[in-house]
Amino acid sequence: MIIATNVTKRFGKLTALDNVSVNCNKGQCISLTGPNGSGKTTLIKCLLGMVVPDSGFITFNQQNILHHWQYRSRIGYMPQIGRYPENMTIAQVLDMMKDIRKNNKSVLDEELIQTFDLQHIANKKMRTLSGGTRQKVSAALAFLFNPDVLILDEPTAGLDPLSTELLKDKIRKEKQKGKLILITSHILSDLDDLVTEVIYMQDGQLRFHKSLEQLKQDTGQSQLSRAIAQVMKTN
Ligand SMILES: Nc1ncnc2c1ncn2[C@@H]1O[C@H](COP(=O)(O)OP(=O)(O)OP(=O)(O)O)[C@@H](O)[C@H]1O
Repeated sequence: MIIATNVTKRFGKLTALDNVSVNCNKGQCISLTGPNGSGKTTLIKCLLGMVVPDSGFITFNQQNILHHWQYRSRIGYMPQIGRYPENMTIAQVLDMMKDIRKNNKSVLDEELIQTFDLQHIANKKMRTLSGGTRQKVSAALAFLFNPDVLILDEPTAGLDPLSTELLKDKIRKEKQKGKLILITSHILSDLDDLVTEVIYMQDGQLRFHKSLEQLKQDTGQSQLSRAIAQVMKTN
């Protein structure tokens, strides 16, 4: 579905992505993990077309994404920090996004708006929201247009335990529909019962892409967080 081939991205002298190749397919829920500064967000931004690689290429359903922006409407993106017009209310932000995407024929998925009860605070201005509520708006927007692919950057950061479980239930449901889900998170305990695959990055390089089961076998650990901690210790 999304294939990156030999992607390299430099920022000045720093090589943020060093010849990275990954293959992500329908129905997978992938944890993109690695130490701070290892290139995870840069890779996500390349997949979204927000950062253009210096070399290598990325395809979405066999089509090179360069200069073909249509594929973006098939991806729901939840950024690490959602930035919105601060004087707008939640309702206005949701309406604005629906208006921008009105040519998108997909049926709206407003489940998370209801699950997080955003209707009751729809008249609150974005600048007045708590960090967790802002996360809920970002999550609701990522799922709103019923995309085939969800890219979620630290989705549970700032969410209370109940909201975390509700978001995980929603992710699980969409995965079961055959969607591709890519999650970067340092809160790996949140992902244990969710992910099927793990991509591990270090120093801009892809160190491995394997199934969660394989990773557990290789490390002798039964939890994702412990398995990754072990990988980080030995690298
Ligand atoms: N626009 C930019 N200009 C210069 N350097 C950048 C830019 N974006 C990222 N970098 C650098 O590229 C490297 C990889 O950054 P990236 O944000 O992809 O890491 P990450 O794995 O997502 O980190 P974290 O876990 O802390 O979120 C870092 O050294 C970062 O400082």
